Amino acid sequence: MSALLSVRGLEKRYGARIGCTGVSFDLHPGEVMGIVGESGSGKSTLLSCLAGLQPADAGTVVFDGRDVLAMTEAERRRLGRTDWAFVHQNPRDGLRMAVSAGGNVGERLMAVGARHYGTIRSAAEEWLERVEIDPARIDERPGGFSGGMQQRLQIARNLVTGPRLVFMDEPTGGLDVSVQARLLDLLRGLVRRMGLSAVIVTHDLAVVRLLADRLMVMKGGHVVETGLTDQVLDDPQHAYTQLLVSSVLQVG
Ligand SMILES: Nc1ncnc2c1ncn2[C@@H]1O[C@H](COP(=O)(O)OP(=O)(O)OP(=O)(O)O)[C@@H](O)[C@H]1O
Repeated sequence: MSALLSVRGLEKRYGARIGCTGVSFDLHPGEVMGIVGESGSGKSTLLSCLAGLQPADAGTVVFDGRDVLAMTEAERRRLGRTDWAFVHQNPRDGLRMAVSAGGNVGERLMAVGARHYGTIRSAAEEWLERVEIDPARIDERPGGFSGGMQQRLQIARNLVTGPRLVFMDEPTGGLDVSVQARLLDLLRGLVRRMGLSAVIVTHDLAVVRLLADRLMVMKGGHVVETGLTDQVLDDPQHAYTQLLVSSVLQVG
């Protein structure tokens, strides 16, 4: 099976400082890749370069045979509205706060060609239910929702079109522990049922344990260890991963 996303020698520098360097991996359809590491290890830099949100300095990112880094801004934006989805840590970065909950979900459907109002509204209702938001609140704006609800709405907005690749940046970050657990459970159900392909950045090993098939451990912008999630977490080879797993390091 050919890779959905193929990354080779990706590098991003901020002046003399390394954001990330020498990152190479293949992501296959239906696979979830977790990226973990302490604060400043380069996780967010890597994710934003992969998703074309900021330009890389070297390397290649190929999605479904297309060179992402060579695309025009318009082509990349189109990809972002259709085949790709991006779940931000802060739901406010991924939602349109002035638009109703139903509008937030429906808008993505319209971007891929849906035109019939009734169909769009019923798809939005169905997705609100799937992410455990009362569909009766479809006409409310997300500003009145709790943090957990906003995050679930952001997930609905991103998944409604059945994207081929989902990027997630700390999807459970910034939420209360009990809310995190529920969201994680919901995400796991969606990932499994939809057979999603995803790249998930997190400092929380519980998130990757539940969601990721494979894991990449980053330190100082470099990938120090990679492998199947259970293998890496149960039998870490690199000293840094051993520290992460034993929770000696405060990650964030
Ligand atoms: N816009 C920027 N300008 C300059 N340096 C940056 C910028 N963004 C990130 N860096 C630097 O690049 C390195 C990697 O940072 P990055 O934010 O990618 O790490 P991270 O693992 O995502 O951390 P966190 O979990 O805190 O978000 C750090 O040394 C950071 O200081």
